[in-house]
Amino acid sequence: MIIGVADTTFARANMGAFAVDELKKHTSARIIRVTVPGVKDLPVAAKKLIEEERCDIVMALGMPGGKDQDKICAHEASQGIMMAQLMTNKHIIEVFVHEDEAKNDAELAWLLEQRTREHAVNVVLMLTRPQDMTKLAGTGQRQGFADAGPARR
Ligand SMILES: Cc1nc2c(=O)[nH]c(=O)nc-2n(C[C@H](O)[C@H](O)[C@H](O)CO)c1C
Repeated sequence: MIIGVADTTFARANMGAFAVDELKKHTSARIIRVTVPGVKDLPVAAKKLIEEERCDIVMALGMPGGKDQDKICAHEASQGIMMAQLMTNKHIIEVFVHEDEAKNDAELAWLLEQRTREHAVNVVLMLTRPQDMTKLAGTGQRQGFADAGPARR
């Protein structure tokens, strides 16, 4: 099994390093990492990891900024990532932390790391223990901030 990790230089924390560190805690799968400038470069980076490096699943890590043009970029990048998934029939787990989700730099740094690490665990479950992922169905999981939990009657 091979896991791809694609991250960006635009992000304000080393998301790729967090992902690789967390993946290694949970799996002995081979990990291939690439870094691109920004989120719009992630779709082809992920597609190349799948098609040229034979990755079974890819984490696409990015941080859209807070400006309007950044949000447009993020939407375009998401569409590209979805297209790459459909073209390759492989999951590309999009891990985006919007800069304006956090109230200050300290919270942003924490969120960039926490969301990346929690999605790395999801990736390992999806790849190696999908039945354990199913056990979490409908439990209101969130990555980074607190889980929402199941809705109550
Ligand atoms: C406006 C803009 N905003 C972001 C962003 O919020 N987050 C990000 O990761 N990258 C951004 N970029 C850069 C593009 O994603 C891309 O790297 C360049 O257009 C080069 O292809 C751009 C150009």
